[in-house]
Formats: sequence, structure tokens, C-alpha cells
Amino acid sequence: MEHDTVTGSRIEITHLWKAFGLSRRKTPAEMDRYSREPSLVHGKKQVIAVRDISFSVDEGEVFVIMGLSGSGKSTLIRCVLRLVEPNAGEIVVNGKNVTAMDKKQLIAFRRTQMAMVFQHFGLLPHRTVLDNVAFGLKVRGVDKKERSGKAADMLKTVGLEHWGSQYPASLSGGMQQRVGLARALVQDADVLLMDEPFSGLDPLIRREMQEELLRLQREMKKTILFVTHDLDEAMRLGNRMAVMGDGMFVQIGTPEEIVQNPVNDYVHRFVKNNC
Ligand SMILES: Nc1ncnc2c1ncn2[C@@H]1O[C@H](COP(=O)(O)OP(=O)(O)OP(=O)(O)O)[C@@H](O)[C@H]1O
Repeated sequence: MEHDTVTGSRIEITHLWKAFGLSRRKTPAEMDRYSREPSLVHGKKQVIAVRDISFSVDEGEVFVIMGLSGSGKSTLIRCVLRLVEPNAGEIVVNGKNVTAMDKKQLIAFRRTQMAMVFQHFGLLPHRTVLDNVAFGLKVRGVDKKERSGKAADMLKTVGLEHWGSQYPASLSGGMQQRVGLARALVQDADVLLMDEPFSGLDPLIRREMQEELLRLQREMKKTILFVTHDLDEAMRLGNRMAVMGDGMFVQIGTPEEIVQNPVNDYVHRFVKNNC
């Protein structure tokens, strides 16, 4: 199960499918046939959120997934951690086949190899900022002194060294987002999954957070899968990006390539409306 990657990619996804309302595991070919069934085509309960997506993200790359609301971005990024179970396809992260892991392996893998930042910070309200940042390390069994030290260092890195003893509610949205970022970074995972982490922040703070992420990325060289519906953000952060529509990747390329040569009307409208 744990084969090595030969490509140097940190994340490799092949023929990934997710249909809500369908719990069974199928082959990609079966999913393809299933997706053509008249009951689905004519819109019944099942929603095919991810349709036959394949791509890889290289070590140290920021790969942005962009698309309109409902195009399947969150479902896709959640599939990588198996927070949503895909119906078909393979996910390989750091050379490990995530799709083949049992529950125990998956829990260990999530704790050590990947970290995720969500739009809603998900901070624990009754724990201090320092404890929030240290929490992931606690779950991994790191002793108290070491985790407090690492959490304090990371708070300094994100500019919140004086806020460790406060509770999340006393911080602004932007500061809470920094805590969320620190909590993900302190875990020292090579792969970072970020689902609209800066939406909901006011534009100036958002810009600041983007700069902060780029700065940290220069130092830490994480492999980042980043979901946004904002072209400006995608252009600023992404080495490459994919535009998603109706569960599929409509176009993959560098942000410049996509803006200069949109492959169809959907991408064209997307790019135009976001400019
Ligand atoms: N738990 C669920 N059960 C059923 N359908 C779902 C579920 N989660 C998402 N969907 C559907 O799957 C499709 C893709 O949703 P998803 O949230 O992945 O899109 P998105 O691009 O992330 O949208 P947004 O930008 O609004 O977050 C949508 O049609 C959505 O209604």
C-alpha cells in the first residue's frame, strides 16, 4: 500500500469521483456510466460534486482551485483528507495511498502529514490562543513543555506573540485567522490544505494575510492546495491553478496562462468578472 512516488509530487490525484447520495465504492469506469444515468441527468437526489478529476501538486508548489459556488471545490479538498469519502479514484500524498488507508492509519496520517485551515477558524473558545495553537501537538502526544515552546515560536512568526494568554473571542477576525494559520503550521506537516481561509476578512486584512502566507511559504516551502473563488487571490498566491466548473477541472495552468487564454466561455466569464 505504501508505495513511493517517482514523480516528486506531494499530492497525486487520479480519476477522483464523488457523488453525494451514493455511498458505495466504484471504479472510475462505473462512475462514468453512473453519471450518465437518466435519473441523474434529470436531477434527482444525488449530486455529482467531483467528476473524474486527475492532477498533481509538486513539492513546494501552491496549487489554487478556483470556481463558482457549488462547482465542487470544498468537496474536492475534503476528499484529500477523506473528510468526504470519494466513490472512486486514488489519492496519494507523500507517497502514501490515502484511499487505501484504514481508519487507524488515516487518523495517524492526518495528525502527522497534513494540516488544514478552514474559512471558519474552528478555534476552541475555552482554550487560550497558545493552547489552541498547541492543540494539534497535544493530540500527537508532544509533551507540554515542547508544545508550548513550539506554539509560542509560531505565534511569534505570525505576529501574535503577545496574545498567547488571551481567548479567541477577544481577537479580531484577522487575528483569529492568524491563530488558525499558526495552528496548522506548527504541526510541521509538509502538506497544507486551505479552504477559503481568508474569505470573510476585510480586503486590507485579507491582503495582509496573503502576504504573510507568501512570506511563510518562502521560508517553509510547504506544498499547498488552496481553494478560493477570488481570482485576485489565486493570481497572487498560485504557482498553478485549476478552474473548476460542475465538478470538473475546466482548465489548468499558471494564472497568467488562464487569464490570457481562457479555454471556453465559462473560464472567460469567470476571469472577466473577477478582474
Ligand atoms: N453534504 C452534502 N450533501 C449533498 N450535496 C452536497 C453536500 N456538500 C456539497 N454538496 C453539493 O455538491 C456540490 C459541490 O459543493 P461544494 O461545496 O463542494 O462546492 P464549492 O465549489 O466548494 O462551493 P462554495 O464556493 O459555495 O463553497 C453542490 O451542488 C453542493 O450542493
